[in-house]
Amino acid sequence: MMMMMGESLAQLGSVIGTVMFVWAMFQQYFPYQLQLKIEKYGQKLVNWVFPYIQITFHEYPNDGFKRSKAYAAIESYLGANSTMRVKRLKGDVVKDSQSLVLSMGDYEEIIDEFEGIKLCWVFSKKLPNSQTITFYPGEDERRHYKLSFHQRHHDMVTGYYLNHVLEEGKKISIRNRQRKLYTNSRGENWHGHNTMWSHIVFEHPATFETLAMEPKKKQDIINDLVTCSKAKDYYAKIGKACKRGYLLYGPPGTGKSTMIAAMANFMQYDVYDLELTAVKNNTELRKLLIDTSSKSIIVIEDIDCSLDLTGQRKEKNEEDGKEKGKDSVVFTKAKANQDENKSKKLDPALIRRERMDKHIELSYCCFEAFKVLAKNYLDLDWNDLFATISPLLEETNMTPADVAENLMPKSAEEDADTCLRNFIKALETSKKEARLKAEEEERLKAEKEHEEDDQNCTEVKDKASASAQDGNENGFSNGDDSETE
Ligand SMILES: Nc1ncnc2c1ncn2[C@@H]1O[C@H](COP(=O)(O)OP(=O)(O)OP(=O)(O)O)[C@@H](O)[C@H]1O
Ligand SMILES: [Mg+2]
Repeated sequence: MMMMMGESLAQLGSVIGTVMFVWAMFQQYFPYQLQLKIEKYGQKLVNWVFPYIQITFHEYPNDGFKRSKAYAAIESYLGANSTMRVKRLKGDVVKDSQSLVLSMGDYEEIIDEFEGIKLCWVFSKKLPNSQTITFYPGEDERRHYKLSFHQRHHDMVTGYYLNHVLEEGKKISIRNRQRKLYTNSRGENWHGHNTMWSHIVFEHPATFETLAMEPKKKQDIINDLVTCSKAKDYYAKIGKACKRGYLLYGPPGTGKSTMIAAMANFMQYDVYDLELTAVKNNTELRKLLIDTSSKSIIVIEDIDCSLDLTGQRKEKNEEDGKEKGKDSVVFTKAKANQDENKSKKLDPALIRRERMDKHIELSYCCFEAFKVLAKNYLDLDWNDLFATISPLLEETNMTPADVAENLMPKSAEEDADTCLRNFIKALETSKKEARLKAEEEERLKAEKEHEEDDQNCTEVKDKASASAQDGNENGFSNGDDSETE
């Protein structure tokens, strides 16, 4: 501020000096140019007295009913940037019922810095003059933000800074918004009409950091999601919705639902749990899909079961023997089926395996996945007992859900070592059970094979004696191979 004042004084001195010089030298010779100069320096003088430009952003511009998007973005931007620098804050919005979102207090001032320049924002409001009741929300309290900046930054502010504020503000609003978990399976609403989607607040704590799976596989998925979100502009240009289809498969308790929640939290998307069995036909499915928000993950759980129930023939096309659990499909902003009304039943084409961009297998807990769970549940990065656990995990089929259950301390007295020792016992028991089961299966198989052999033997004998009898009765020879084969 001192610097600015010094600069301005020097400027004033030079302005006055110049005016006097001009006045003396050119008054008689160039009267017209003189007028121009006076005008120019007059303006300079005014600018020196108040060299600032002000821009006002009203919440309801033009007395309209629609809240200004720019105002909302500025509110989020300043809310996030003001908390460190402003003394009076308002904590009026509750995010996810857990945390407060803070914003600037009334008539509070905040100085923002952008690429070395200082910009001043003031929040203020005007109360209505009369006590009239109005339907317009803007009438209650006319709120606005006023931005002031030095005129020499005019181009920078209008060219870059305001765009920066709007874009950042939008991002912050998305981060702060309450995300929702929608479902179409709740039946009827209180009007007696079929509801489309009903929702609750989505509050799943899962993140990719706490998701236990092979690190490389996990990183692949994160990269794919990032690529998809970055390609947004490209898709907007070609007029298409950017979407991805994932087929998640694996035994129960391996983290399919947890992964969907981690994806939703990572992308800041809403989740739509689509219950296919509650959808009557393609038209209804199309309506449901159109009624989803643009930032959404649509989940179809157990697609194999769903298709069975809607009367479609199940295509069993198991890629490998491991696939036995439920399947889930996730796709962000799915495309509605175009061939509506053609069929009374759902078209499985929408969720065909080949439509999916990625097939992700979630499997039994490997050592890498265990390390994530040990960190989540016991806050351990390493423990000597890990060396015992690693080979045991390879020899057993324990799901991450079971591992998590075993790792969790059962009482306040149990420390990490005790929990790990209990887990080792559980792994050994599981290994023993698996061995006994395998032996039992082997025994049953052998018994069955034995029985079958016995049966075949008896059948051959029966046939042989029968044909011998036939041969005796009909005069055919015993050597007729085709009969006994
Ligand atoms: N990979 C994992 N990472 C972290 N936690 C997991 C993982 N898998 C399972 N869990 C834990 O086990 C619980 C059950 O897992 P989840 O519901 O994600 O399994 P699922 O594969 O969806 O099972 P289902 O096939 O029965 O729907 C979760 O709440 C979580 O605590
Ligand atoms: Mg699940």
